[in-house]
Amino acid sequence: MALEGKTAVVTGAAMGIGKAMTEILLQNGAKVVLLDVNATAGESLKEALNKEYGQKTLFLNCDVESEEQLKAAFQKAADTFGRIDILCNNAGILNEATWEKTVSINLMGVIRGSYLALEHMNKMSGGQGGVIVNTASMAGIGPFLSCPVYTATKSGVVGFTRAMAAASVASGYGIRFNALCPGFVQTELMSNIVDRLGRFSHLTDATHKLVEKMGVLSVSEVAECLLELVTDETKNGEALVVFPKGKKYVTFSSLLQ
Ligand SMILES: NC(=O)c1ccc[n+]([C@@H]2O[C@H](COP(=O)([O-])OP(=O)(O)OC[C@H]3O[C@@H](n4cnc5c(N)ncnc54)[C@H](O)[C@@H]3O)[C@@H](O)[C@H]2O)c1
Ligand SMILES: CCCCC[C@H](O)CC\C=C/C=C/C=C/[C@@H](O)[C@@H](O)CCCC(=O)O
Repeated sequence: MALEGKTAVVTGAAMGIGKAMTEILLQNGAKVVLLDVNATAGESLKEALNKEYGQKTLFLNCDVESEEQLKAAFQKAADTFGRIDILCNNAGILNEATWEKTVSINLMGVIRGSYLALEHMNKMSGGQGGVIVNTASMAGIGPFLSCPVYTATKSGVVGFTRAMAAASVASGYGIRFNALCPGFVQTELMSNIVDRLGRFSHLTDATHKLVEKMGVLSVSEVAECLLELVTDETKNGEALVVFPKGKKYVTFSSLLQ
């Protein structure tokens, strides 16, 4: 998929991985609507990006926990730029103490965002198709010992993405669904981890050892993988793992063999 003339919506776009995703989409010709709960960071990023790329971005203060706010944001995106072609469901938190909120943002936010975006993108109801990339995590593929709820949300995101990819093909939606599964990435989410492990704070040292063993990615390495999942029309229902040693499409075994 060529990005020139396309419109993307990125959740959790004000900082970290979402910010890098926004930048790479703009660099490749897309217009980008940034959604985030951090209005200060979002507005100032929008100002900076519009100076660099022209009036190609819009920031909307939007919480992915709110159906109403998300619905209004997609409508505003479509009204402003005429179409929605790409959705990056990226907003996420890691907090084992406030675990219900972790489920609400990381898993329910992805489902909510996908279903609302379908109203604009689905070829069966007047949309032009496109691609939805959900930010999962390496924890969505293998267990992250100190973060069982985070692991559960990311496994859920991988499962939801793969099932939606199959549903989309069978239903003629014209939308590809892929999951991006990074290892550890240098962002705000990684800081103060000790305060965020809740009942597993005794596993802080083990967490740090795992980080040391696996290494840490930059946000731009992750954004390059997003670009691949967006532009490569052959990718649907994929989970792309990226870690400092390289990237790999996950092979899932079939129960029917
Ligand atoms: N940092 C890592 O090591 C890592 C690794 C793999 C996957 N991830 C995933 O990548 C995604 C982005 O994480 P990050 O590391 O860039 O984190 P980050 O904390 O740097 O950025 C997250 C952004 O999401 C926004 N956000 C949080 N809650 C929101 C909500 N309810 N609605 C809208 N926006 C909200 C924040 O304001 C922030 O701008 C998350 O889904 C995370 O789970 C992160
Ligand atoms: C502390 C920051 C938290 C960031 C959360 C991110 O989503 C990153 C999660 C990254 C990795 C999770 C890894 C889980 C790996 C397991 O499957 C583990 O068994 C891998 C062991 C690797 C090894 O021992 O060689």
